[in-house]
Amino acid sequence: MSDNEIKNGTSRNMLERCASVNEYFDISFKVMLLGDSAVGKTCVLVRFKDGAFLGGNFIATVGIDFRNKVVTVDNMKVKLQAWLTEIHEYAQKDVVIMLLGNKSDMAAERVIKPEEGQKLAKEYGVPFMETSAKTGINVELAFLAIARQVLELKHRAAQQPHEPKFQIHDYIESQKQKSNCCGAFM
Ligand SMILES: Nc1nc2c(ncn2[C@@H]2O[C@H](COP(=O)(O)OP(=O)(O)OP(=O)(O)O)[C@@H](O)[C@H]2O)c(=O)[nH]1
Repeated sequence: MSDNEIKNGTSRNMLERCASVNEYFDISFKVMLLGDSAVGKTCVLVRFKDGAFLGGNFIATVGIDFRNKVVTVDNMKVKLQAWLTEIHEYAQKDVVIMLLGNKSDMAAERVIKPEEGQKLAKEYGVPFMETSAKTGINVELAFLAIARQVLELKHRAAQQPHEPKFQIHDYIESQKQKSNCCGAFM
């Protein structure tokens, strides 16, 4: 790319879109993982980004951490910037919230039944999913469902009234893999 092209606003924008993750994206959103210490937020993030499990000694996150990943939703490249934070804030109306019960692989140590997770999620009117950073079950799906729902909110204003709306609950139910356990909410 020439200097002239770099000075051009569009090209600079393009450079910014490619620089941080070495992959082009059309739109970018922030995803925040909130939950008690040691529920597995870091591991879910690493599983989503790198497809690996961080086993071994637990080291609590100090401050904040984030990872970027570009996913494809309906031919759109969506950059998800997933933030891990201990700051609990009241979400605005246009924020998509999902309840995850992590460590679903730990069947023997289960303390919370799936129905209890569902009930809590229903109380808050949010979707619920059991995940495992260890096995990877439902981790990618959780982030994809969030990306789809955020895109839906963004496009809703432009939608025709007769156009079917994306239903995050139906999407999750049709895609999710069942597991037998969970012990930690985020
Ligand atoms: N079996 C199992 N262990 C997990 C899973 N996810 C995380 N762990 C373990 O749980 C411990 C805590 O995981 P972290 O991801 O560091 O927890 P965190 O929520 O980020 O903790 P803070 O940094 O204190 O907020 C680590 O020892 C992980 O290896 C999981 O899905 N299954």
